[in-house]
Amino acid sequence: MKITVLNTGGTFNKRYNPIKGQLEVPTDNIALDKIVKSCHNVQFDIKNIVSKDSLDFTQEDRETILKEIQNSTSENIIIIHGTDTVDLTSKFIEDKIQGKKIVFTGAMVPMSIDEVEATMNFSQAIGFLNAPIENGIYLSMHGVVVEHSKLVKDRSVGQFLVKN
Ligand SMILES: NC(=O)C[C@H](N)C(=O)O
Repeated sequence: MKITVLNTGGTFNKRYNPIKGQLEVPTDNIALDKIVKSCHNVQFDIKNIVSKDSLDFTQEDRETILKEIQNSTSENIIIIHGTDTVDLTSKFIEDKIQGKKIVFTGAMVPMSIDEVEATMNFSQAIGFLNAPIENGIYLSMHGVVVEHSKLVKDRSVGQFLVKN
């Protein structure tokens, strides 16, 4: 199976900068490369298109993501995105894309600090794309992959939960 991965930053990718004394979104794919190295039956095409905390996203950043999806020849796309505004980006592209399976994912804890959550969220997106699912826009977080608008970030528990 072939999967295009569009990396747009967020906590998933963050690393500690000891000089500045803070976590930053790097412009590389080190976090992702670490995960995909252990997936031998999937061919990944990874593109780093935006490197930001999603709270800093502009309309232009969302247009960049949309254009990448529209120009991609791949049917299967995973988008690494910050969790704070993944709902806004998925809603923005929702009516503009057809004929593709797109799974957004991210993490609450950086891969550089604890690999478990980021690896699980990303891996379940791969497993989901490998199943006979319908085209659409989905979100993969915390043990669940569903249609994107059905999974919401509950800030009181620091986790994504399925909407009732
Ligand atoms: N967990 C995260 O990704 C939160 C981060 N502020 C972001 O939206 O990029």
